[in-house]
Amino acid sequence: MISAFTGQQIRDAEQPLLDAGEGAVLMQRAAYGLAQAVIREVKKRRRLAGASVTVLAGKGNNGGDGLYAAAHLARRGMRTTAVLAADAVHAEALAGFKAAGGQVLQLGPSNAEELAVLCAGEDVIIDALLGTGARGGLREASAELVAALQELGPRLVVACDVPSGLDAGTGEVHWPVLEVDVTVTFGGFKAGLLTDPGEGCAGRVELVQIGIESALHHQAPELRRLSARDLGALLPHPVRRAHKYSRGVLGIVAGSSRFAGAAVLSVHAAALTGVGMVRYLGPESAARMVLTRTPEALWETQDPGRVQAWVMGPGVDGEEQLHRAGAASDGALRDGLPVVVDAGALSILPDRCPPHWILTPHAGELAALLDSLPSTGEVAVTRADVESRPLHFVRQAAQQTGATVLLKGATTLVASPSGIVFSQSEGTPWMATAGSGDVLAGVLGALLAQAAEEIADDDGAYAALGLDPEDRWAAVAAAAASVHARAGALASMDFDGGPITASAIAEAVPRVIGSLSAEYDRTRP
Ligand SMILES: NC(=O)C1=CN([C@@H]2O[C@H](COP(=O)(O)OP(=O)(O)OC[C@H]3O[C@@H](n4cnc5c(N)ncnc54)[C@H](O)[C@@H]3O)[C@@H](O)[C@H]2O)[C@@H](O)CC1
Ligand SMILES: Nc1ncnc2c1ncn2[C@@H]1O[C@H](COP(=O)(O)OP(=O)(O)O)[C@@H](O)[C@H]1O
Ligand SMILES: [K+]
Repeated sequence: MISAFTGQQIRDAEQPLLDAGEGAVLMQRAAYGLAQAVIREVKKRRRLAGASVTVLAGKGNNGGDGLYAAAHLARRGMRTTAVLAADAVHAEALAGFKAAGGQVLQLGPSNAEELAVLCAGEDVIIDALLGTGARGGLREASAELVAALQELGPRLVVACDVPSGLDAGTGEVHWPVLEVDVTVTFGGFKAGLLTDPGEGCAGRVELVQIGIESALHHQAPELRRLSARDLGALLPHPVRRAHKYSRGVLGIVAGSSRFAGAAVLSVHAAALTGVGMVRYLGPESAARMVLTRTPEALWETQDPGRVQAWVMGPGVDGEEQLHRAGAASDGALRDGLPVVVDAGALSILPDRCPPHWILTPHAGELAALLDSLPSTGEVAVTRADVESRPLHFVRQAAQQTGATVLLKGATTLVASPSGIVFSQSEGTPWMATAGSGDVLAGVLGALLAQAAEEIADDDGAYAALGLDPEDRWAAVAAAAASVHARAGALASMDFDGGPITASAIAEAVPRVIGSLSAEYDRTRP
């Protein structure tokens, strides 16, 4: 599992080493790691000797890292320039940079545009304006320079620790921000690099160890991300004595005469995620289509038999289906069953949900949900609010509803009511297509129906993540988001990175589960 931290947590972990006079050593390690990453990137594109690099250096230690890194690059034969964004920058680092033969330019009130043009012609830019010590975004000439440079389109940008203007703890972004190709981050992942909008500016993130990692183990991560290995351990491993009832039965209330496709997609996706059986509840017109695509499913016209989990909401519209969802929801509350509440069913939540209920809104639905809660306050939350502060709002929704909340997006966040948050981002923008969310609901429902025993097992794979039982539901939801995203990426790769349908995402799910499990079995000690 990848753990990510706030800027303050990273600084707290650094503090004992700074107190012991090790600050310069930490900075040298960071700078060396940054320089190595720049060298790797440049070499992918051209010969290193003679390539040009400009470091944009701010007044703090982030600028210091950038200047020391540029000094390394000068010694490797690159043509190096530093644009100083403050009158006083890190003095030793600047001296080191000059001694290595670097050229220095001063950013002032009147030369931002001119310097932007110069930077745009460089082979690589290092963004070392602001790091974890930033308060707010770039100001004045620095903001002007970055806005102009972004407009011109630099060839290659590498961020030092974080893209400047990004809040390291929350991922909230103060524009302008230079969109970077690679972020080289030090000591530990910053939470702001694993949640949008920050993740969308950060490019590929590389972690450089600087010697504070053991101190970080004592901190509770701000964000967690499941790795392929974690998924391999968490995903169901059917045993020889399994039968269809022991493998998990999932009830699905989805679709309507108007939105029958949502039922087809969620049922089919659930079946492809390896659940023992799917019981479908909905109108005959939708049921016919469901059974045509997935003859394995059962259409329940009366009270359904026992299930281990429910999905309710995809494509649900109108009195009749809302009534079925309401009845299923009452039964699930009574029996303590896990439930995926999606789309149409988000409007019929009980006053307080348990953590094993997983709400799956996109940003617009989350804004509407928060507005419907009595405790949210006077000012309406909009979709744009959620998009600019997803981490804040997903946590708020989980706390206020009591449910686990999965907020869909390019990066999907899952918050447990306790405050623990997972972030997964393995998909492709081609997944922003109608029906993609219905597939996710089916995948998640199927994993919930299969995970019940494993979640309760204190020696099981979920407990091994170090999570309290109430937070393990968030891990199942994160696993589902990751499987869904990986399936989308894999389906797109089948077409050389081309477009995909929601159906294609579902069809790729068995291959994702198969390869994750096989890789896990192959490398297990
Ligand atoms: N603490 C350490 O020993 C280490 C720190 N490291 C680097 O140091 C960085 C943190 O350094 P700092 O704490 O100096 O912080 P920054 O380098 O982020 O800079 C903060 C400085 O800029 C000013 N400032 C804050 N917000 C501003 C804004 N919006 N516009 C203009 N100026 C602003 C502050 O007054 C402060 O002087 C990390 O991101 C990392 O790159 C690494 O070298 C590893 C070791
Ligand atoms: N830009 C993107 N990159 C990757 N995945 C995305 C992107 N946009 C949306 N997704 C994913 O696609 C799915 C869309 O779900 P949703 O908005 O409910 O669509 P629908 O209601 O049409 O099914 C979610 O799982 C979401 O995480
Ligand atoms: K930076």
